[in-house]
Amino acid sequence: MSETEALRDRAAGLDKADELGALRERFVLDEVVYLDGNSLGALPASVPGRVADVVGREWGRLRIRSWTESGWWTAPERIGDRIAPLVGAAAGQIVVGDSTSVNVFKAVVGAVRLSGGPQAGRDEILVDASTFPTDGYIAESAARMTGCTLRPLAPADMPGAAGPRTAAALVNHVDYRTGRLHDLPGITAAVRDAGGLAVWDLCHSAGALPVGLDAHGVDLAVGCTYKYLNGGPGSPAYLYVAERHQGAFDSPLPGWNSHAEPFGMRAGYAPVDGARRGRVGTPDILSMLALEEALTVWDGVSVEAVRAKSLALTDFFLECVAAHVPAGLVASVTPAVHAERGSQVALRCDRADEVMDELITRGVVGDFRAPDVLRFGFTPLYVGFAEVERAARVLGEVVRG
Ligand SMILES: Cc1ncc(COP(=O)(O)O)c(C=O)c1O
Ligand SMILES: Nc1c(O)cccc1C(=O)C[C@H](N)C(=O)O
Repeated sequence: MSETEALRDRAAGLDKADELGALRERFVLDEVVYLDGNSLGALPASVPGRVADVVGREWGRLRIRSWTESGWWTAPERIGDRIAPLVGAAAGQIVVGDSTSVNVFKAVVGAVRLSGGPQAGRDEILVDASTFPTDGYIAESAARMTGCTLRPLAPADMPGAAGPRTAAALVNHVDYRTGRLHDLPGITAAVRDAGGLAVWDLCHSAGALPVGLDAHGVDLAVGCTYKYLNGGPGSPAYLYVAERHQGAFDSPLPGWNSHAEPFGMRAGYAPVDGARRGRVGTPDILSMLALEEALTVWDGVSVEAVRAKSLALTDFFLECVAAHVPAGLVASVTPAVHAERGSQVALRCDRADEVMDELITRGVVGDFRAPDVLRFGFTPLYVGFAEVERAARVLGEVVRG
């Protein structure tokens, strides 16, 4: 049996034994190998019907009554509670709405205020030096607005750097480019021991691996819902404020939706208690309810099983790449160690942009990240092992030219 046949055989066996394999039916997919769910998750099959109902009946016929009768007004916290178990949070701490960027702003400014800020000698915000750009841009602006300075650092250096001047640390749980999983428990504990607050961006981990927000004492967190949570293009993000901070959380965007009595229409602001304090203005109902429906694909699914399959998929991909791609043509920048790997594999490659274009033409969809990275995301809810083998085989054909 050739090496390729042996890998195909292994893939077939792994697919057969896959306890999550049947979940693929819950999505709209085709023969394309879709390895870009870490940028835009696939469409859950029940979403179009739900969106049609929201538009046709709730908006079309019930109109304004839907704010109460269809549960529109309470959707941000209701859907937050639906996301909570996926990131290890008890109910009442997550609110859905706005973009990740806006929630990074709320979380970082909120964290500096909770720390006491420059008046208490806490005038530094640590930021992950390889952060997704929007987090860095927003943190820089938040630092200027709060009288802090921004200190970019490798996440691994944060525990040693956190000290009496640390107001907050903003860290990506999984690096968007390399797929490296950072040490959330260790960094959170070190920042908190130093008296600062740990703010995590979960965009590339929520829905792919256990996060354990409550168990690890995270202070604040944000994340998007259009990747592994499959909420759809531009679906609203979320904000986690640990219960112990909610009473003192002072949002820098105190819109009327976070007022204790929003329909009192008062001139003075009085914040509501709980997760709702993270709300700003009118929620984006169509996207939000599409997300709520998308989250039903998680019914009966454990995040631990998802993590186990994710590691098996990425391990198998690396093995297939080693077999199918001639040595030296690609190099993985994703950690080999499981404890340091998210749910993607990033391969450095010459002319990576052209290689990715050709892969897409041949039915294998990943993405290119400048300057030289081929990125492949593995969503355990719908990616199978035979697809992984095919992706690596096609990659080998493309890079051989
Ligand atoms: C780590 C991370 N943070 C933030 C964002 C984006 O933020 P927004 O949802 O505001 O576009 C992304 C992806 O787009 C991301 O990967
Ligand atoms: N949010 C995106 C968008 O609006 C357009 C294209 C891509 C995205 C992404 O999510 C990119 C993604 N966060 C990344 O890790 O590169």
